[in-house]
Amino acid sequence: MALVGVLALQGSFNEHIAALRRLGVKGVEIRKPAQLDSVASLIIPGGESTTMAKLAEYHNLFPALREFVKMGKPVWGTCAGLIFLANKAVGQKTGGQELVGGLDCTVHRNFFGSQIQSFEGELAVPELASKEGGPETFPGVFIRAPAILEVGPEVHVLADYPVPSDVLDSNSTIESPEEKIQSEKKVIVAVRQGNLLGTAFHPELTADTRWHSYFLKMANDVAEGASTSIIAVGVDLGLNNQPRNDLPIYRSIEN
Ligand SMILES: NC(=O)CC[C@H](N)C(=O)O
Repeated sequence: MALVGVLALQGSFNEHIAALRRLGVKGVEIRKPAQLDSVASLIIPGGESTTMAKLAEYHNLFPALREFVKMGKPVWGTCAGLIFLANKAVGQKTGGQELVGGLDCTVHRNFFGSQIQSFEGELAVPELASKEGGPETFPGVFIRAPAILEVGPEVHVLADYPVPSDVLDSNSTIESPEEKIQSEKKVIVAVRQGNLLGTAFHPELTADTRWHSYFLKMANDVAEGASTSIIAVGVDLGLNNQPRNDLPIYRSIEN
């Protein structure tokens, strides 16, 4: 059975591993380039992208991560992980940071503001609901969250979100491409481009495992081509599984 890697340098990698476990799938912690050879797909978690990039650089992970993406292996970036996957990031710290790239989009690193402007919002998720069942909305946990400002033609938008008014006000002096976004008053918060998935929020901090099962199915489709399966036989990826809350969950869908 093919394994799912979770980049474990910093941030919410344990929570992703716990979410995978609730679906009956083992997540493998990845800290070194050679470990990527043992996994068929990868989750890059949220955290702090500058710190994560420094650690990735220290461990010489960037070339191997880029190769992993280039080989067409499924990769899902959440929050800081989304920033890693983007071809371009704005609002970076002085000197910028290295990116893995591959996802044809521009992200704003802290679009929704500082840590205290973190929030929860219900997202309309038509594609997720049609593939995974369950409610038409998903509880988005946005922690000092990025947003996607522009996407290329190959990128499929899976969710957007209205820009909160305080964010609109505080961004009022910045030029394009934000200006364009302000007139639309919505930003993109979830995308898919081939085998790359990006979410600006943190699904691993909720009890709703549909983004994880969506990603596992993406990974499984690729693995099937290579005649190896990620999903354990008999494991149902639907919402019927009772979540095992073996790590604290920020917010459960039941309450
Ligand atoms: N929760 C998160 O991953 C926040 C990401 C943060 N905006 C960064 O630049 O890294």
